[in-house]
Amino acid sequence: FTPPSTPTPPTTTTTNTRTDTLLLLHSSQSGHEKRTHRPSIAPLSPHTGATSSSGPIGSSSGVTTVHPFPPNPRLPATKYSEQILHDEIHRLRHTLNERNDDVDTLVYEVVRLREWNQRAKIANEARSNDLTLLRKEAERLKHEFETRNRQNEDKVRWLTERLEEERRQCVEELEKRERLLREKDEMMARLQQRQVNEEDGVTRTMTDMEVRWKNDMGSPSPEKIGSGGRVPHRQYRETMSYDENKQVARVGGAPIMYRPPKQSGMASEGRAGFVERVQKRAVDSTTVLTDTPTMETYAQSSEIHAPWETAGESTMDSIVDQYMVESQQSKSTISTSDLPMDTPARQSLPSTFRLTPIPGKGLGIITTQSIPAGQVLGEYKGEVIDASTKDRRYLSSQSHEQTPQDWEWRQSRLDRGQGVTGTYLYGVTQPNEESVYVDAEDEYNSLWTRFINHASPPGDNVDPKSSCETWNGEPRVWFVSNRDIDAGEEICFDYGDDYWLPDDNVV
Ligand SMILES: C[S@@+](CC[C@H](N)C(=O)[O-])C[C@H]1O[C@@H](n2cnc3c(N)ncnc32)[C@H](O)[C@@H]1O
Repeated sequence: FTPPSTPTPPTTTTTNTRTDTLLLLHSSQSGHEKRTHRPSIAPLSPHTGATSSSGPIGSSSGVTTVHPFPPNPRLPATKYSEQILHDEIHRLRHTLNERNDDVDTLVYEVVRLREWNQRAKIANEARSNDLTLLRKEAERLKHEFETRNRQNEDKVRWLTERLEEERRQCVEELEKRERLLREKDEMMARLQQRQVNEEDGVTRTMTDMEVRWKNDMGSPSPEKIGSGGRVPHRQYRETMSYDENKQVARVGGAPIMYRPPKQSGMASEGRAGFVERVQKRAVDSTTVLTDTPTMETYAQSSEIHAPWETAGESTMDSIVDQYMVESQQSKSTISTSDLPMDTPARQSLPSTFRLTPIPGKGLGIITTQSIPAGQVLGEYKGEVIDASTKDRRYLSSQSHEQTPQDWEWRQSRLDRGQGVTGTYLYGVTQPNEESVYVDAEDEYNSLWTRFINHASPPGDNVDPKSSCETWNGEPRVWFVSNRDIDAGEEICFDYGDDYWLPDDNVV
């Protein structure tokens, strides 16, 4: 008889793995408890056959009953065999119990594994669902990201364009401001030119010409100024018709009568020459003086507005344009001296004076400040010409003597819209008894004093004074207040009787 070998516990690698797994499961559900419920197989008693309440007789765990050999001599052989059988049965029962235990354990573990598997499956499914959701979410986020990215790119492009536009506008604005600042500087320079002449006590312009004079000659003072001057001499007016009987020529309704020359030394052509001149006067004369200016707006236009003060609306150009339109609408004859050009003569006007239309006189000068007596207001300046030049230029009877230069001179006047009337001449007798004339008709070669009108005493408020001192051989003529002048008064001096013709409408 070969005793059965001790049952091998399920300790294969797989089993071990399972055991490891089971150990984990034991932690959550005790295998020991299960075992306690497992029905055990009780061993039979060797003698009575009753189940033994004690532990197993023989076991694979090494508690094998050792039978003495030779058997107990005191027992008969049958008894001995019976005893052995009992022991064997007992041992087998024990072994069976153990195997049952193992089977139970295995069953239990299988159940555990199934449960675990089930759970793992559920978890897997859940994870798979999660994964699907995550994938969808990732897809959504990716899509959203791409959309936003596109939107952002559009936004960045838009902002870049806006930025570029803003930058361009800023540059333009800066250039505009710089231009305005330049214009402002120019304007300031002009205004500075109109600063108060402290030395004379009267605000007036120091033009380049005056500065030149001042530097060369020193400032004029009433003491230095003599009284040998003569008022401007009217030489002739452009005429359109001549009334032989009345010996009156007419220009736009204004009569001009020939006056024989007086002892003043004024250039004269004589009656015959006058008649001849009037009859032959070319009708193509473009320069006609009218004493009734129609430009109501000129008062404003004579002021120079800085563009930054008037939002660019009242610049000299727009004023000129406006006035030209108004003049054309009124269909009136425009005197060239009424044109609101920004000429040096008009620019030289001091800020304390206004150049404005005076009824019946054309343009005139109004003071905005009171001026005490004895003050030098300004200088009468212009082209200084000798008597023969004056005659050639302004007397048509002398036209046969006119040189090409005289015609160029005349054309230049007309091209620049300047008059050729000869009504702005101021004669000065020099120490050698010869007369020279200051011709202030050309606004590009004169000062604001050319606009001073005539008033007979006591209506006049300034006297012309001329000095024998000369600068480069040229005379100096100044206006000095002969009484206190109120603000708002027109500045006038007495032209003298020689100036006017009998039918002149002297206001
Ligand atoms: C030296 S300019 C004076 C400025 C001129 N009013 C102008 O607008 O240019 C002289 C001319 O002005 C006008 N004038 C000056 N005083 C006047 C007066 N009291 N009455 C009428 N006309 C006058 C005459 O046409 C005269 O020939």
